[in-house]
Amino acid sequence: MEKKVKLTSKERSSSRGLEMAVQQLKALRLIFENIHDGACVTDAEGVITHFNRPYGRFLGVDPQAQIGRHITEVVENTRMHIVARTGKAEMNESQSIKGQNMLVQRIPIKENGRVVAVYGQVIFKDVKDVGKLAQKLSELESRVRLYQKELNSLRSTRYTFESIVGSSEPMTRLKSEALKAASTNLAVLIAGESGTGKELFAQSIHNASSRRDKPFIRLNCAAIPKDLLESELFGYDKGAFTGAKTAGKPGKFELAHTGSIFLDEIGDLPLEMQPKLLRALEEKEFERVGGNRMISSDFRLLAASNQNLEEMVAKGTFRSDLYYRLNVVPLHIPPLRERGRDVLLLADHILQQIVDGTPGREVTFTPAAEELLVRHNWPGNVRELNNVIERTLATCEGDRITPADLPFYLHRNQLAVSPEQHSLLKDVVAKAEKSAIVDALKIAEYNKVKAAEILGIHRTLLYKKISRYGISLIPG
Ligand SMILES: Nc1ncnc2c1ncn2[C@@H]1O[C@H](COP(=O)(O)OP(=O)(O)OP(=O)(O)O)[C@@H](O)[C@H]1O
Repeated sequence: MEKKVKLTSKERSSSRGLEMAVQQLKALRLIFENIHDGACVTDAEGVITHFNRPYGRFLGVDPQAQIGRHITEVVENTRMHIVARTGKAEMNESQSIKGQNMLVQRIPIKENGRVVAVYGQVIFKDVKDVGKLAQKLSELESRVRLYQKELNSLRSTRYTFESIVGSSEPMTRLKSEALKAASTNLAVLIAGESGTGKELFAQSIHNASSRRDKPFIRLNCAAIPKDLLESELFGYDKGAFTGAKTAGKPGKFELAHTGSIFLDEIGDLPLEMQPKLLRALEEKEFERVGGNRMISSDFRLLAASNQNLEEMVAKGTFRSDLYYRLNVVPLHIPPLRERGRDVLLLADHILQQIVDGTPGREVTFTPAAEELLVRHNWPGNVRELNNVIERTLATCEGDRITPADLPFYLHRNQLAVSPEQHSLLKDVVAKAEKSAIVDALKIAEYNKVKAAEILGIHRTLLYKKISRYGISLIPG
């Protein structure tokens, strides 16, 4: 029979102490093995005394087999043995191990002021996270690139020189001048009546230039309220004014960086804005509204106007210095009535565009209808022609468009002047224009937005013309 050993109280307490020490040692070992990071301990000479499994896994070595080896034989670029000598901890240092930059801590363990061991920890987790972050970042970067590309294509343009229909002499000459301008970085000023294709030319120049893959930013100076124009052009910083978005907003010049900016209806730019614009054009630098840093932007300037800027300069309503800055390459787009049979080319082109997609439908104009189109004075130019054909097709059932299918006002507003009567041209045009506006207003039941649509002109231009001709808005 086994005899029970009776322990004295002193023996009992030291056995409990031993048990606790064993438990603590076990816990320490578990912690050491289970921390995610690589950890090792060396003695004061740099000889490995502990080496955990994660570190072994990372280095591809058996952790137990490393014990007893010098740290320099196991870990490249190590400084554990140096820390053992200096006694100075090295925290959050970077160390290249297996081609990766790891974050390491080297902590000297001292007893009575003497280094007895060095604890080293290599942080993989963070490095892994950094790796993941780097991967995420590059994914995000490629997504940003994609969005940027899509944004550019949305912002940018549909038209190229191939889209410009016209083989009349003035149009052929103009296209070749514009093509030449596209190969330079010079400012272009496109003049022409409303609807003549100024934006079409601006887009085509951009698309034929070396900036074609970059943004094409458009701003209609007439469509933006005066007090918002500056922030539209130059952007604003947070808190610039009540209602400003907290984050601020880039302006058109900033968005046009590396691309082109198209300032449409530049003649409507308020006089007080003109020096600011001139400065931005000269210096290619500006400040956002409410901002305090200069922003530089590499943009190419394209501007357009349906007003006679030279006359405006003479009257003092447009600054001459700005005019010369804009007018480096002047392009003048002739009105449709001066393009002869281009009207028919355009009419056919528009017709095909609309009919295209309606299987089996082939529509043509009768010679009499063609004659009417050629003889009309087209105050709204190509945009008006577009609208006329759209409206005609919507109501015409057959495949032949006859004069009867064309809007009534086309029969009345015919340009009956010979080249010799050139001095009278202005008057005739004005008369015809006024009458076309009156007719359009009647058709639109005095709705100005609709009337502008019928005429193919912007409503701001219609308002101006209504007031210029003193047209009554009361049905008579
Ligand atoms: N030569 C052309 N060939 C084909 N389409 C044209 C031509 N000229 C103009 N257009 C078309 O006519 C419409 C008006 O052109 P655009 O907007 O470029 O004129 P605009 O002179 O800029 O007008 P606005 O002065 O009112 O701003 C557009 O739909 C454009 O595609």
